[in-house]
Amino acid sequence: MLTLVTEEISIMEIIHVSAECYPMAKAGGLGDVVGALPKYQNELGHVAKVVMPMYRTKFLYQNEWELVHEGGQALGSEWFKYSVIKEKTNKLGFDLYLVDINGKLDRERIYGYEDDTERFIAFQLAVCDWIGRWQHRPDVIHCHDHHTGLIPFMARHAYAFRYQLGNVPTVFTIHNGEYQGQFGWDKYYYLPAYDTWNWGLLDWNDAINPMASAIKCAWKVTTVSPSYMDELKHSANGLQNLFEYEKGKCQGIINGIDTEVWNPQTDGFIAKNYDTEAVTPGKEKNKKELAAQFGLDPEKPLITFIGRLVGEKAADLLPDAISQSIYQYQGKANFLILGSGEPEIEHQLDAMKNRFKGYFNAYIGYNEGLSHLLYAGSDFLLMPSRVEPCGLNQLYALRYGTVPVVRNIGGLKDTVVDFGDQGGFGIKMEQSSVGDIAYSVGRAIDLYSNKRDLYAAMRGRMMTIDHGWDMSAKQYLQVYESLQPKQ
Ligand SMILES: Nc1ncnc2c1ncn2[C@@H]1O[C@H](COP(=O)(O)OP(=O)(O)O[C@H]2O[C@H](CO)[C@@H](O)[C@H](O)[C@H]2O)[C@@H](O)[C@H]1O
Repeated sequence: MLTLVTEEISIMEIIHVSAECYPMAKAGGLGDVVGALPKYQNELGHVAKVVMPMYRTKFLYQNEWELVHEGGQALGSEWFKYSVIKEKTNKLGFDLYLVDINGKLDRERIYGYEDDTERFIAFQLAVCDWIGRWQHRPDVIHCHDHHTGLIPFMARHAYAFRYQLGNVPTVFTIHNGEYQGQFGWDKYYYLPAYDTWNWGLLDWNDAINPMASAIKCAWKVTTVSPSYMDELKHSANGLQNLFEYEKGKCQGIINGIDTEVWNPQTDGFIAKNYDTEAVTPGKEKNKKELAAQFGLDPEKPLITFIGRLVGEKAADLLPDAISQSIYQYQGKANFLILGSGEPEIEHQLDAMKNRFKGYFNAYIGYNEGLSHLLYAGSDFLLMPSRVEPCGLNQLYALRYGTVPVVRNIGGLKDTVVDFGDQGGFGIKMEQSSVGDIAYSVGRAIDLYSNKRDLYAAMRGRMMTIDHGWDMSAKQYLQVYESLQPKQ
């Protein structure tokens, strides 16, 4: 055990296990969180590290690595070799370890392959084997989302790991309960041997469900906002009863944002840097840049959407809601979308580009730099999500002086106050519906065109709200501390 007891704090060693970590690999908010939280935990005096798969991304080739371990594991009847490499310079503010497994993890993309189940089981086997061979034990293994959801079970119950890892506390954080990684029992042989009477710890509805297993087996379960934690007891893609049953070990901790990466004063991706004093000219310049790139009118309010084009984000409602808003408000606002996802939604948005030339445009794809420019150059950011565990976009929007237009749900409920309420700074809608979105667009246009003073005051206020990681990083540390053996 590496725990060193100083006068004030007992230093903990935390190993985060995740499929994503910015800037090595990011598909969404999970990458942002795992790329930031460990840095802040280190700043608080602890030793936080990240281990993730070695995809073939730009970051891999642009940095220097050293080999720290080589090993092997059985995945069913297949024996695979793995190696673990570590980034040499600690440039991210934490040690980043990558697990390489030839034929499984050596791919360009993170997800979306037919053999994702096998890929991530192999990754989890390698991680357990590697950590189990350390000279000491970490104080916590912190797993993120279903790709790492079998680790709490494996650590405690697999013959191969339980003697080394059975007493190491595991924390499981749910960034998105919709995706659970379930697969059929016909693939049971990929898992390491365990006492078969424990099969129920893997099962949910006659399938092996990594997310359900993690909720059952992790020592503590967290999700990324208190409201989402409550909602999961009623709506969790089939796991509601499990959340109700396990509520005693569940806790909601709101995400923070990396204020070094997301800072309009220093952001290298945007056309002009600005602070609260220079917000109006700063945002105008960034909006002009966007308007020029996308053929829009910089005089009109710019309403944008950034994110995965999936039902959970209510992206399927965007084509109708935007068309209706353009007609209903006689083209008084411009719309811009950055996202990728379901082909049908991508296709519809693409088709709208010509129909609403000068009023609407879309960039279908993933573009990190452009997302920063959108946060900086937009006046409003739309998030009509059906489900939103925390949401980071609205927090970035606030920091860049962009008014969030959000559904009153999950983390959006916890972080945005409607401008109609005392001290408010956003626009909230109750339902994910075309009507609610169009109505909220109307409120946004009215605020922008007729309530300029209020709009300016809101902007100043929201940019100074502290959504940094300090508070939340401390809450996670309290969780870990509560799991340590009593001295
Ligand atoms: N096409 C694109 N181009 C560039 N950047 C893009 C992009 N599409 C998305 N992004 C970026 O990806 C991130 C999305 O983060 P969110 O937290 O809003 O959603 P996500 O659903 O991925 O995360 C899940 O996990 C996070 C983290 O816990 C929770 O906040 C959230 O509610 C939950 O659904 C932001 O940084 C955004 O800018």
